[in-house]
Amino acid sequence: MQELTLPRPDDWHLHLRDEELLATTVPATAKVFGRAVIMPNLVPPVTTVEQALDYRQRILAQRPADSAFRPLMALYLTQQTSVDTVRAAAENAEVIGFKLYPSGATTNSAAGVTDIEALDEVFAAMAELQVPLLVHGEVTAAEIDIFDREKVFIDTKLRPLLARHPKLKLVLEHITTGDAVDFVLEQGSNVAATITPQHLLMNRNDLLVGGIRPHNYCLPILKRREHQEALQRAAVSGSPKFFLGTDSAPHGQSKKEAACGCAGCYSAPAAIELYAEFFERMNALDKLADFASHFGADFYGYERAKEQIKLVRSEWTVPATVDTAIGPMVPYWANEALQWRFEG
Ligand SMILES: NC(=O)N[C@@H](CC(=O)O)C(=O)O
Ligand SMILES: [Zn+2]
Ligand SMILES: [Zn+2]
Repeated sequence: MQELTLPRPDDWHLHLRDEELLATTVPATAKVFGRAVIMPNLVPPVTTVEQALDYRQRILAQRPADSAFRPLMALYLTQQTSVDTVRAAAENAEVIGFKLYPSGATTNSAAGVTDIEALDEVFAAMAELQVPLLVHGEVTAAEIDIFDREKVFIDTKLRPLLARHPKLKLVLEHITTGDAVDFVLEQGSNVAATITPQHLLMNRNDLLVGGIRPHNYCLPILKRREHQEALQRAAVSGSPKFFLGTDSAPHGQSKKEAACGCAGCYSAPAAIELYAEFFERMNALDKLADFASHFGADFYGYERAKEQIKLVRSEWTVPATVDTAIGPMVPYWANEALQWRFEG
């Protein structure tokens, strides 16, 4: 196969950041993707519908003239989020749902949730109004090993949450373990997961063998090979519970290549090509359209894309850096080859 067409894909987990960086990040995603869920972990976080609509305008201001890219705004859940805010979110078509960050779990999560159980009224309203809850699924307790934090979160937080609110529409974001795959498969059709390119293409050896590779460092951290293989099987399985969410998360080069480097892989410059690379390696290119373009829209209740995009088989190398208004950034997969190239 030399050409691959698929319905215009959507990115169900994306960080664009704010201000001058939007001039780089918005066109990079809008070029390829039709819609994206915009993560609210700005400083300060996007906690209200009004803030989300302002942020949405700043994003749209950077959208290329010929693009119909639609940002779908997620609100940042805090300990103070009210049922009224859930109702306001339910009524606004540009707001897709709430993002739960356990406080301290990841980049800009300080304002996140410290006591999940105390928010039960809010989760009840989300379940009733079918407002999705998007979850960064890791515990933060110091005594829990970083490689176990997703599994412990599932067992001690998510299972009880869904037992209390069985109708809650929930997406476990950027899953990294076989435990997460099993959990999602055990639940009803109201529970799904996104999978990033780095968790499909890499395992923790790619982070740590032969030297520390800060550009492969993201949270939840890459896991052992067996977990990578479980994610790989899930992504190509044809199950509608698993769909594309890049978690593209730009940080300046100097913030990544540092004594205490930031977590996040900036994958947007090669996102669809990275997924195509993975599906081809799995001999499953025929499953890419469902994963990238159908299952997420179906889960969230949006129309499937009508337009097509085209990829051509033509090897290229991801650039070493991308220049931005806040300095150079090293994209994920920098200096490495990819077999498919986005053509339009
Ligand atoms: N994934 C990451 O490692 N980082 C994300 C936050 C997140 O999605 O957890 C970021 O905002 O940089
Ligand atoms: Zn996260
Ligand atoms: Zn993220």
